[in-house]
Amino acid sequence: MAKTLRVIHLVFIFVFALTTFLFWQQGQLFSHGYRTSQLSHLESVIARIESKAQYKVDNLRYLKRIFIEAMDDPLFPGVATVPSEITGDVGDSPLWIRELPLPDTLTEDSKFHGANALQVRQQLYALRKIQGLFPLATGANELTADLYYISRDGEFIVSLSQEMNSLLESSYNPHEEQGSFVLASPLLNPQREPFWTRQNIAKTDDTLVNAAIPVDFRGEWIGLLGIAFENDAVQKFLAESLPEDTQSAYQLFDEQLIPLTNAVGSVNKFQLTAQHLQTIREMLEVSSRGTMRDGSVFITFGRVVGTRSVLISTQTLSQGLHEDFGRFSILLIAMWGIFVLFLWGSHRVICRLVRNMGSLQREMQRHALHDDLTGALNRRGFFAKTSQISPNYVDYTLVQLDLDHFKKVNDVYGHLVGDNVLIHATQHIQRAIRSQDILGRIGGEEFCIYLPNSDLKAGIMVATRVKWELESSALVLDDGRKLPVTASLGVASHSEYPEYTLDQIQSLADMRMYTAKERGRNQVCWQDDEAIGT
Ligand SMILES: Nc1nc2c(ncn2[C@@H]2O[C@H](COP(=O)(O)OP(=O)(O)OP(=O)(O)O)[C@@H](O)[C@H]2O)c(=O)[nH]1
Repeated sequence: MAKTLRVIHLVFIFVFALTTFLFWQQGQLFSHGYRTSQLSHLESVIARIESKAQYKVDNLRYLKRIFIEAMDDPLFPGVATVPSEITGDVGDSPLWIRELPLPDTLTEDSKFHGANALQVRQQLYALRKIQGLFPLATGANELTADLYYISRDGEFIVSLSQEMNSLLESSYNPHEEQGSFVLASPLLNPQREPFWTRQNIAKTDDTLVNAAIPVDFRGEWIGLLGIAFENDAVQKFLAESLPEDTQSAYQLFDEQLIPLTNAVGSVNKFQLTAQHLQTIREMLEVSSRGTMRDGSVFITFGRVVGTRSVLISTQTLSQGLHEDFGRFSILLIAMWGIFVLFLWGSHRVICRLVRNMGSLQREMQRHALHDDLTGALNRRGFFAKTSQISPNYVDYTLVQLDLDHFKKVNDVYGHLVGDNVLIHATQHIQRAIRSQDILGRIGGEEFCIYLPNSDLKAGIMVATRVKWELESSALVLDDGRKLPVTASLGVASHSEYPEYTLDQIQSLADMRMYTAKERGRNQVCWQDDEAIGT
């Protein structure tokens, strides 16, 4: 049965392993699909940001061209006018001009006087001419921005809003390493291409995200045309760029992974740590897109090319479960769970059935080979056992034993006492023989003892010990009376007649047992013509 159970265990383990592998494989496909879908969501948002950003940059290029053409205008009066006169309202869109803190190289005197003054006025004149186009860039579209112009020497700044002027002035630093001025220099920007920067606004945590293009006039770098996006505007635009039913939180960072916006979309409680950002930074060095997982939170990230920023989305498990892949995964796990439960249940039922069958079989076997009353082997059990331990039936001795006057016990004390005498006798015979000897109740009150590897002499010793054991331990009845139990024993050995079969040896022992009866009972007989009582 142990073997059957082992086979059943193995079959179930195999089925469990196989199905778990299949479910796992399906899960891997889902996981891959989920990863791809997260990346494609992120990419669609990135594409939207990039297209808007590109549109703004194209506007910048266009304005730069118009501005240079305006600078070239032959109608430029070339007359020095006081800057304050220009600051007055022009049509519906006043141009706000603000003086910037001068770079070290520029003196107050040179600003609006001397050789420099003419060019300053020329720039201001050209700006006034093209100011009607400024709203083109500030744009009444999703990505609100402010167009500005800063003269190269840092004399003035021009934009359509006083607030923007203040912000730009606060973030203006001609020496900042990643600042607009350094990045616009012909040395660092020989192609004179638009570029993106992020400038800190003094005394605040805010930054200005800038797209700027250097302006060269007649081979000389004269200024910087730029569009500035306030954090709020970028954040609003990011929020509007997300799919309507997004289940992820999105946040825009600069190249150093410093946040440009707060998280928008389906905001969750998960916080990106310095460790996460470091890992993302390393992964971005290898690829422009990527995914990673922290426990049950899935993180997707990608570079927003052109704006020098990085978009990161995070999705918690509970958010993921609201998406198709999450629902499928739950279904898959639930199916696997149900299957495992079913498998476990059927394994238990089958094992229990097999065990029950085994114990039933053992019970039946026990019944078939044992005597119910005394628990000793019955005739069939006795011969089965003897043939099992001595298949060739050599070197053995048999003791045939019959209780004395047993009929009288039944008649006088009743069958119940008679049964008790049988049980009592069995226990005492068992006590007197060796563990390798086999006892069988082969008839009503008749027993046979098989002594393997024993000659006649050993048989006589065992039989005598049995006789003594019985006669020295009477059965105590319920009323306290003692009922003596004795037996007559006949001993026959294979060593006497090696050519005899077991049946023949048993008949011989039986005959000697009857001889013992005839000679007065309660004695052992091992010879055919005489008995020796001990
Ligand atoms: N109580 C009880 N009696 C049994 C059982 N099996 C056989 N007997 C009785 O045992 C008795 C055997 O009697 P006999 O064969 O005449 O032998 P005896 O009375 O022991 O006489 P001797 O063998 O000559 O000493 C019969 O009366 C059977 O009914 C049993 O399982 N329980």
